Amino acid sequence: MDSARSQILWFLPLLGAIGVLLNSYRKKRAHGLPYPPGPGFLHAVKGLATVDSSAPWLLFVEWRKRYGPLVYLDVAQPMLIIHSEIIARELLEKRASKYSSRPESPTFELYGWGFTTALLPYNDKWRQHRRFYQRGFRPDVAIQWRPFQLQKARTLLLNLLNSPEDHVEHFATFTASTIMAITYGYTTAPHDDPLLNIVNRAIAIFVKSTAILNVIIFSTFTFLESLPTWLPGLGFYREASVSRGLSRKMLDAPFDFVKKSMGDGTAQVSLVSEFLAQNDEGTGPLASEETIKEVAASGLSAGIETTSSHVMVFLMAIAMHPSVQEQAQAEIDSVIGTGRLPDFDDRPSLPYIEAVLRETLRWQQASPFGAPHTTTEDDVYDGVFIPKSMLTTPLSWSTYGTAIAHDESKYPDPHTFNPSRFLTPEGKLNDDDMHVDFGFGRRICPGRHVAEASLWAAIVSILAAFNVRKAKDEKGNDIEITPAMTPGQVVRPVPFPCRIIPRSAEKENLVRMDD
Ligand code: HEM
Repeated sequence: MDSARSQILWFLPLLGAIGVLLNSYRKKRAHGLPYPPGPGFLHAVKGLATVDSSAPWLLFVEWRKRYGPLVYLDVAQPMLIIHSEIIARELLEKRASKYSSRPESPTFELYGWGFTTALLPYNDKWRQHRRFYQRGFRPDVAIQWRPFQLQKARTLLLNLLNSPEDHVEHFATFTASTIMAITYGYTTAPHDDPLLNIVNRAIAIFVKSTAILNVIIFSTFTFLESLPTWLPGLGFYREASVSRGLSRKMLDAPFDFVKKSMGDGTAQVSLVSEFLAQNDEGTGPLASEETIKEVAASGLSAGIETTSSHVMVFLMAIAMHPSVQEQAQAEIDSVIGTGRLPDFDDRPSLPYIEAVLRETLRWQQASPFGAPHTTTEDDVYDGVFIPKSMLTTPLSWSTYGTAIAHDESKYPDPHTFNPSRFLTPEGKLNDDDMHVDFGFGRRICPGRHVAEASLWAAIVSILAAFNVRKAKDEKGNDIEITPAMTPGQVVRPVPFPCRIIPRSAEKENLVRMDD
């Protein structure tokens, strides 16, 4: 983000000239209809150049207050920020045939990530990827991954019992080991796993390279690519070469593990082993090995950070709200008793736990900017002109309660963690399943059923076995937690101190017995 900012500052005068030219060109193309309201070019560039990188969405929220729920931003690559669920559904879902592509930034190829589903334009390759997810992750098929999810959740409990202070690492291990098991049938080592190290390093560079400002800047000012790398601000090319090597390894190494284990008869059932078997038997859609590698690595990279971020959000929420914890534990104890740990068969009988899961998805998002879609045709909405190739992004989070998941009219007192907002007065779940957290229309997250099940397994297991409390200072007073998220495109809670204590000796035994 900082390097993106230094680049934009350096090129500011040039951008000004280009922007003025492009603006006047576009105005002539608007067929007499106005563009949606928004800041002018120079105002927008100045805003982006000086944005608070720890909370860049605050700038968009400021613009929303001034311009309304659809904000048009014209920094050469036109962008529409959607602050309303109704408008997001109208455009991204009902008019999905026009709004389902992605920005085609040279940054992605440059960093070796051009293969990944989330960044593919709306084309045949993307459709092929989505068919594979449909085969592996649709609700009736995703059930087969539950034993992995439950097993990893139980390992998480044991890790929390043994070293509660390392909970951030344990949550990362939980999500990564679950997805590695589902995708490749691979069991990760407790520490320093060689395959996971490759994946984590590749993702870390990728997340940095696709920060929203980088995407806007490099997809707009493509000439930046052809400038010499010794110019100030262009050192990112060296990083790009490292990234390309890592992403290639991420595609090949876990896939080779599956092929080898299939060859010697030790393979576990997994997404990749099933796709390869279907290829051999001719029972599934035939795909090249490269496509299977791409689908597998795309799911992995999209699912690890987002899921573990939400487990951290859950922990932060219950550490701050003991009454939520008590109500959730009372439900678990009354439904399943205290002599065993919960499993997926209990899920339909635990509505309050389901409400805690939904509130966790709503309260703080892993991806407050959502993921940008681009238009493939001109469109007109509510009297304004929306041109082809416009970047549209549904903003899901804001401090002022104006964005989608914090819309005060739908979620009163939106910054309070209150699972009961998802329950009817009779204690039944209402029909708001918080799927907005997983995006919209044809690009909606294909891993959402897997993600929800992993989160459910972690949440219910932690609540059944542990009390989570605020940490104490040296005088024995509670250390208050102020919710804060890290900067970036995929965000997570800033680490906070807390205590994770077994609820009883009986619970501790249950966790150890499961080992
Ligand atoms: C709590 C966890 C997760 C959250 C909050 C989340 C959220 C999202 C969001 C917001 C999008 C963009 C949707 C759009 O463009 O409208 C997305 C896309 C995607 N997600 Fe997830 N996700 C999660 C977990 C997962 C998991 C576990 C997987 C796979 C195992 C996965 C795979 C993907 C893929 C492949 C895409 C790209 C879809 C496309 O562009 O067509 N995600 N996710």
